[in-house]
Amino acid sequence: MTTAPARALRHRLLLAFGLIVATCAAAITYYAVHARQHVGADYTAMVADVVRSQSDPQELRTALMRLDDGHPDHRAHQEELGELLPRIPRRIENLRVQVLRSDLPRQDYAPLIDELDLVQERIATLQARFDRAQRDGLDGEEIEALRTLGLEVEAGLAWSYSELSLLVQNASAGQRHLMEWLTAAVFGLLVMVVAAVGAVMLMMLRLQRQRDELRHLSQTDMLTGLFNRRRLQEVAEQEFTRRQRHPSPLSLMLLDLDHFKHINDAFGHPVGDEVLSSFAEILRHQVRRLDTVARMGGEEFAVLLPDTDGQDARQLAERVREATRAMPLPTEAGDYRLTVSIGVTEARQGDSFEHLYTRADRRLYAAKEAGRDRVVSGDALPEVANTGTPLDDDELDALQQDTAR
Ligand SMILES: Nc1nc2c(ncn2[C@@H]2O[C@H](COP(=O)(O)OP(=O)(O)OP(=O)(O)O)[C@@H](O)[C@H]2O)c(=O)[nH]1
Repeated sequence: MTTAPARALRHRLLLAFGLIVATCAAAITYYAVHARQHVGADYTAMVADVVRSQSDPQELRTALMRLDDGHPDHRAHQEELGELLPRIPRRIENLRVQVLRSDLPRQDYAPLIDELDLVQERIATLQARFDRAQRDGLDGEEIEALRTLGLEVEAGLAWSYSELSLLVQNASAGQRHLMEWLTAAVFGLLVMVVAAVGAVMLMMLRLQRQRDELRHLSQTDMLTGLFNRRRLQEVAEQEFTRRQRHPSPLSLMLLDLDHFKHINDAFGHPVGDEVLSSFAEILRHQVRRLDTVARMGGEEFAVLLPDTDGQDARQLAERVREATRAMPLPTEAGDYRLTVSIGVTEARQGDSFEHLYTRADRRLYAAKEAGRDRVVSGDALPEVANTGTPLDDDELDALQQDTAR
């Protein structure tokens, strides 16, 4: 079953993921529709050519104005014009090709191309007339005619170049703007991705913490902080599996506080709780780190002792029994002495945890029957109430059956 925090987390993750995908999709669409063609365009060469060509109209005007058949340098001025005239159409052609190949919008440059076509026609006429005049003689009347034609060319050329310059500069500025926008978009996306990854990691950490807490709660006895029955069973099963590969002794101790009901009845339930916690402390204090201490319920406890044989387990049980007798009780309990009965057993060949537990439980029962405040184990058998006779396992079984009758 999914918990509410896990559901909320999943929603938030989906939302963050959706946001990133939507932003990426918008950026990619925008790029595909508008940006790609501009980003690829290189307007630098065109700007340089336009700037270079922009001097042509002025040079043409100057060359035309210098023509004067009475001037001593008339010949040189004609040659100057003769060199300039063929250069202008070449530059126009070069720019026209660049414009047509560019990614500039067609509707923006169409009037410009029309004007350049017109200019080229006029230049062709000017060139033809100039060639003819040079052949036939360039007198004042012919110079005037050339000037009139040339100034029309100059005006068309000046307008075309200035328009083209404006167009290319605008496109270049647009490209720059677009690049800035794309950079910001990429940066924004990166920030979002980093934020999303951070959020996911944070949420995963939180989930992990919640899982750990749940796991801890499911394994822990709330009153004493010891493990509970379920955890003891898990550890025991692991231990039995481990022993199949690496045989080693394993013992179990079951402990039950004597007449605990009396503590509750005489001093109240809260005092009973305090006593249970203090007893848990004694157990914690007496065992090793690899031992597992659990509260099985009520006033019954268990200690699983890996790498411990029955004799050592019994010694430990005796220490616990003595420490329990010496345990200071809450002041409300006055000088009442708490005692504990303990059943101890070591795992035998072919045992399961169930076998081990049942045997320890029987011994615990025997200890209770024998008068409480004692340890019953298989290898150091107790003397049953004043009989002076130690009990072996069979006798313990018989004792249990007797009392069951
Ligand atoms: N304060 C407190 N008492 C508990 C708790 N769990 C069980 N008990 C009490 O422990 C007592 C156990 O009583 P019995 O099962 O009769 O056992 P006993 O009085 O210890 O007698 P013997 O075990 O035969 O020596 C009952 O009074 C339960 O109410 C707990 O968490 N806190």
